[in-house]
Amino acid sequence: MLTKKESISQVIVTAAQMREIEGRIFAAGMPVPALMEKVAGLIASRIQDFSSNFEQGRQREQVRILPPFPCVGILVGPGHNGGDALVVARELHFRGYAVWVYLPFDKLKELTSQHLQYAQSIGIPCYGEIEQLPDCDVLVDGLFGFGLERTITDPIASVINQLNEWNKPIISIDLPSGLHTDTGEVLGTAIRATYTLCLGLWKQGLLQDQALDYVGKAELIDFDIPWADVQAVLEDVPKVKRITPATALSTLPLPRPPVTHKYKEGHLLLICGSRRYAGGAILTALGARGSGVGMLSIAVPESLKQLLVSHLPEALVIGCPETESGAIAQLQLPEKTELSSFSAIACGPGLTKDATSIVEEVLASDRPLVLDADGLNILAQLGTIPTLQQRPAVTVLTPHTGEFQRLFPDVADAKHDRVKAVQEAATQSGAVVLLKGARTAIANPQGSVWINPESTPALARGGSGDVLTGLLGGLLAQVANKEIPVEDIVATAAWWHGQAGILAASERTELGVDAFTLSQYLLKVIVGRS
Ligand SMILES: NC(=O)C1=CN([C@@H]2O[C@H](COP(=O)(O)OP(=O)(O)OC[C@H]3O[C@@H](n4cnc5c(N)ncnc54)[C@H](O)[C@@H]3O)[C@@H](O)[C@H]2O)[C@H](O)CC1
Ligand SMILES: [K+]
Repeated sequence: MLTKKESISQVIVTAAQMREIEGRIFAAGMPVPALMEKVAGLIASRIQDFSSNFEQGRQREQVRILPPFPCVGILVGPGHNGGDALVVARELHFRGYAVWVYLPFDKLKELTSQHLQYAQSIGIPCYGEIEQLPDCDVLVDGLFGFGLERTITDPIASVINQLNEWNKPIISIDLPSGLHTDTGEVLGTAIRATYTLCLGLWKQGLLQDQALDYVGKAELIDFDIPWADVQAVLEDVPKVKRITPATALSTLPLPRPPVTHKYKEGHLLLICGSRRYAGGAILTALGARGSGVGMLSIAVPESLKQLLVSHLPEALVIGCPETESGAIAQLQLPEKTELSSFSAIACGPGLTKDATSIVEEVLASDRPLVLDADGLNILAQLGTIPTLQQRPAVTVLTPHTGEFQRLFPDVADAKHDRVKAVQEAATQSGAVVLLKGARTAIANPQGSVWINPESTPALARGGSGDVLTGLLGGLLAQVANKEIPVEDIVATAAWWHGQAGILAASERTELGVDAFTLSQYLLKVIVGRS
């Protein structure tokens, strides 16, 4: 059972859903000004933490140092994001900070206007021109929150660009002003935040790849939204959720039952590699080894067999007849073994496009199937995505953006809104689709989505996807007979892979995470945590 805090940290909402949830709180009797006061008080306290934590953080994260009582410039917009910012200004003022307000709008919402009046009455200086703002140590961005609906134009657009050029730490309230709350698109221009303090529930746009250059380090400010209101609003819609350590760890096949045997702990068949791409087969197999799968069989072209055996002595390596180009020509399984003997199949890395008949064969099998890399390219070429619906077992597709576009040319541009794109692809194909990226997104055919909220650019490296395919195949094989939704297992694999990259990068820098090293960090992620 997840605690309420954990459940809240999983939820991802759109602007419309947040407004509806907020509406229920107000309708139940919470006064709007009281909620703003509560939320902004929490933001002010967090900013106060930062002025000491920035210093500690310097060795750890190389963040810019702030003095204990920094001079704070507060950017105030016309709506309630601006209202929050004015309450923050007032609170910091009373806590001894030097505070200046920049407010470039004449027309303000009523509550925001009242807070402005009071801020001025207690002597907080307010300016309408950015040039009037004194040299501050940090800026707090309360220009726009989830109410931004249209493109930002001049003069505000130029001001935002100018503020970004100042290169000062910026703390954005709720989301960096200028980002679309749902898609994370930049509407004209946007604040490049150092920190984003997201209010109440995670906004979907903050977890979209295109927003990441603007979001900085993001954290949730929990202001005690009643769980019943969240459930009431999200009940009937496909859920978009953040993968958290608690959910990922809870789906791991641990602890094992005391009495078991290797086949009970999953038998994975990997089909991968070619003479040209031998390394891909090794890396996929190392990913599978990292999953802890009970039994691993690896089908490769005959000429790769000895290589694979020397790297993975525990695996059963099946050497298959090969084409002239060195691709697998035919799956030659050991006697009395059929594809249906395996708990799951993972197929694709390093195959080359000459292995078309192999992909057709595994698609025709009745086993849970992961298709990646050339497996996906062949599937796109075959044009048989519609037949995935008829497979008696689950199919998991793991494309990066390029493969995604080849597979699903009719689906709305994956660069514009990755969440919507992955949802459409899964619904259209009947497969579970994992769209790789900085924020990998996984959808099931019913439209539910998991997003992996943490990753590292260290993983942008040849072979790291192969490790994921093996890991995922191994997990799938282990839970094949358990009642765990497949998309949950796929999410766990994405999280585990991402965490291994983060851990490896923290010890070896982002340049030190080659795919082999990555596979060696998988175990370290879960030791002591599960
Ligand atoms: N979620 C909650 O429960 C709470 C949210 N709070 C804060 O309120 C904002 C949302 O406030 P809202 O007033 O609805 O919207 P904004 O502040 O984002 O701004 C809307 C404001 O801006 C005008 N506008 C929109 N687009 C543009 C544009 N391109 N150029 C100029 N002006 C534009 C629009 O007309 C409106 O007037 C949320 O993010 C939180 O920060 C509460 O304080 C606490 C509870
Ligand atoms: K903001």
